[in-house]
Order: sequence, then C-alpha cells, then structure tokens
Amino acid sequence: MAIFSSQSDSLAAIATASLSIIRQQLLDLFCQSAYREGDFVLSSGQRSTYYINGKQVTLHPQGALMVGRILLAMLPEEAQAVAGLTLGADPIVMAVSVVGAYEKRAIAPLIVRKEAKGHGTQAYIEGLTLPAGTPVVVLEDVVTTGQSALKAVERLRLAGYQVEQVISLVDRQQGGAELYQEKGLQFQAVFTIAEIQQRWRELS
Ligand SMILES: O=P(O)(O)OC[C@H]1O[C@H](OP(=O)(O)OP(=O)(O)O)[C@H](O)[C@@H]1O
Ligand SMILES: O=C(O)c1cc(=O)[nH]c(=O)[nH]1
Repeated sequence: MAIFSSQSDSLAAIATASLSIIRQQLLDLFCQSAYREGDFVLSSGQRSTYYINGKQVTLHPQGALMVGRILLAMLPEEAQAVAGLTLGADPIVMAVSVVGAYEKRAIAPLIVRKEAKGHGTQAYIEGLTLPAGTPVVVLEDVVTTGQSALKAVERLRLAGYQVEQVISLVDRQQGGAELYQEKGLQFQAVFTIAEIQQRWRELS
C-alpha cells in the first residue's frame, strides 16, 4: 500500500469502503508490513520462527483507520469503552474511539499499564474514570498465550468494570482461545495466523 502517493484518496476510500473490502486490505497490510520470519523470542519466553509486529499496522495512517472501522463494527451494542494492555493496544483503542466519534458512537479509550505508575497518581488504568459496571471490551493486536489481554481484563475488573470479551487483530492459535474459554471470556480475532501465513505466501 503506497502511503505517500494519493494518500488522501486512499484514506477517503477506506473511510467509505465496505468492511469486507477493508478486511482484505488490512490482511494484505499485515502481510506486507507486519509479518516476518526469523528467530524471535516472544513475551511468554517461547521462541518462534515468525513474528507479527502489529505496530506497523496500528501506527500506519490507513492501517489505523481500517483497524478502527473493523473493530468498532465488532463491538457489542452495549460496549461503552475499549481497553488494552499497553503498548500494543494503545493505538488500537484510540483508533476505535476516534472512528466511533465520527460514527456518532461514544466509545471511551482506556490504557492499562503493565505496572502501576510509580509516582503521581499511582494508576494502573489511564483514561476517563467510568461508572462501576461500565461494559468494557478488551482489545489486543496479537494473542499468543492470551496472558497479556487477560492481565488487562483482571485489572479492569478490579477497577469495577464489566469485562466479558476480548477481541484481537491476530490470533496466533497458541493457546489464547483456550485460555479465554476456560476463563469464561468471549474471544474473537479478525485474522488467524493461518490466514495471514497463507496470504503472505500468495504475495511472496
Ligand atoms: O498473548 P501473549 O502471550 O500475552 O502475547 C501477546 C502480547 O505480546 C505483545 O506484547 P509485548 O509483550 O511484546 O509488549 P508491547 O505491546 O509493549 O510491545 C502483544 O502486543 C501482546 O500484548
Ligand atoms: O507472543 C508475543 O509476544 C508476540 C507474538 C507476535 O507475533 N507479535 C507480538 O507482538 N508479540
């Protein structure tokens, strides 16, 4: 995807294209910009022969818009906020909130710290303080073991929010779905790793 030629045309097209078309474009962007093969250590400590750098998509002008539109459409009607563990989820929650505002849907973005802020507010959660029981959906760029997003769920619940669902851009199919099922959480992913790898091979 050329980002500097006819950028405004491309953004306008993404703003109005059908969700199925932008899903296909987002898949191609993941393959072209985020997917790499090699020797990687994951946050769980496991090794992997491939890696998805989700920030190449979520911090991309067109990528962020596509992510915002697709995830907003996947939120249940009652969702009033989206949250995720910093850093991967930060641009995602903002994209969904901003696209929501353009669609006249108020979705508050929340950022969950990995550790409490060590000074000042001492906060774990950044963003508006919402009423207890507010329905919040946890968003994630990549789910491997599922532990990172689960940490966000637990932290949000401790703060009094109602969290029943995790949505990820990519499911690496390495135990996350099973973990969430065990914990009684609904889980959806926009893409599985199998779909990304198949498309990556087609484009290579
Ligand atoms: O499902 P899991 O096994 O928990 O792995 C997935 C997590 O790993 C990545 O974050 P990372 O720990 O690399 O941190 P970052 O977002 O701060 O870069 C990714 O953004 C997920 O949050
Ligand atoms: O498990 C991880 O840490 C992980 C895998 C991956 O493909 N991408 C990522 O950002 N994190």
